[in-house]
Amino acid sequence: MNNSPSKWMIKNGIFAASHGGKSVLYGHMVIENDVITYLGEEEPADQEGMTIVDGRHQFFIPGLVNSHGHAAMSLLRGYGDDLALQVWLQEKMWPMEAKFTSDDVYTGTALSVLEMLKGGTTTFLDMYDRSERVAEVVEQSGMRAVLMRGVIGLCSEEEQNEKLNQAVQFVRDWHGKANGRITTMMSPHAPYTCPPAFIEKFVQAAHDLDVPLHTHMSETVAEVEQNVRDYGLRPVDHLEKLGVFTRPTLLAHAVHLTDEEIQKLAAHKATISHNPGSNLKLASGVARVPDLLRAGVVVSLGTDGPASNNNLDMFEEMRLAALIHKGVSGDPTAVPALEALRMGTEYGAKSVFLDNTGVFAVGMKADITSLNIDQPHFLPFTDFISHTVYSASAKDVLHVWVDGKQLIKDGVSLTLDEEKIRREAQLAFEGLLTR
Ligand SMILES: CSC[C@H]1O[C@@H](n2cnc3c(O)ncnc32)[C@H](O)[C@@H]1O
Ligand SMILES: [Zn+2]
Repeated sequence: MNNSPSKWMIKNGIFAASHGGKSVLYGHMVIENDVITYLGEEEPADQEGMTIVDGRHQFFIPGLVNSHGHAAMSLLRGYGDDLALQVWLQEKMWPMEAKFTSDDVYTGTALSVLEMLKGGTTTFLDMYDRSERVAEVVEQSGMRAVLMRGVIGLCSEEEQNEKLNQAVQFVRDWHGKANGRITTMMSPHAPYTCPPAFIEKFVQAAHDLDVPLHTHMSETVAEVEQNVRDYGLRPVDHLEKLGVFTRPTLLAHAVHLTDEEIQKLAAHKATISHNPGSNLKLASGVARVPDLLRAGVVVSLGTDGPASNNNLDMFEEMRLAALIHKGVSGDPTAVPALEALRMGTEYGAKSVFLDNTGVFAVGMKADITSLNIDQPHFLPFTDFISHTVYSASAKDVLHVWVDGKQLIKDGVSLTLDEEKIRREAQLAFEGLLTR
């Protein structure tokens, strides 16, 4: 990554930003080094050394935040479709993941980071094994990320402790690295893969390291029923009993919740990564997003891994979030377009406990995605928030900046070698088949 100081002015753009009661602003943005220093209608004077971007024909949104995923699983895209979660995990994913080398994790993650950046995502959360290789890709690409060594505890106590130590060491080694673009969490994979005493160790470690917790929870009916059978409690009460909510906690999925559980999550200020595409594909169900939002829970959007989605297009997740909750509730206002965009940006940042990205405002990190609106599906120029959620896709992304550095220019990556990544990903998959 080139870390030289920089100044940018985006002139004559249309920006997604609350302004005088409107949700868009026609104007100009100045970026100095890693932060936004001006956003307004009045055009500032050019300054020496400033790079000027002609913002006409573009709609600028805060960079998208993908709040839950497993990037390296891009190597398993299309391998094991049309299966329910437990069959998919146990019969398809876990046997293949057991063969992953550290280089496979690097290659699969690079493929996903490339896809995410080209699709306008500027921050992603990743739960995976060998997370130091994930961090390497993040450092090289310039992307922002919330990383963790995800741990499955279905093994001996000795192995559990070894994995826990790796997770702790990862936080110690990487929290705040890459110019602050990397933050970390502690992550037991799920209540059905981590015994209670093991989860308690994660809670203690998260306290000691002062980082949040992240886990899968209540993704399927079967797993909730199993939790009740094994521990006599539904997952929210179970995790509460283990002390999980004494830390800031992000829960992936949270599809099957009772009214009481929703109130409890709101009281604990737990946040939720809603993964509509993955939940639909694995037939897991539809999360109670309108009820969660009404209760004051921060709900963001995630793709989950590329093998259960099967892409990393956050525009698709925003659109799905806006559409499916209308469909199941019969209420066309269940998740309006602006709320879906906020779930993909502002709430995304909040849900992963970042307070410096997700909205356009002076002092915030310059994480910016521009859309080429000179295309048929953006006309007429009625409502750009609506067009972003209901009409746009990753293919419309023109430029992307993260931390004030341009990473995508005219749809092309400036930091990653796309051809090499594509070639190596195919070879890595073929290698997995022969091992
Ligand atoms: C311990 S690394 C992460 C682990 O999570 C698995 N995974 C991928 N998608 C899901 C999902 O939707 N629910 C639960 N677990 C999932 C992945 O295969 C990795 O082993
Ligand atoms: Zn997941």
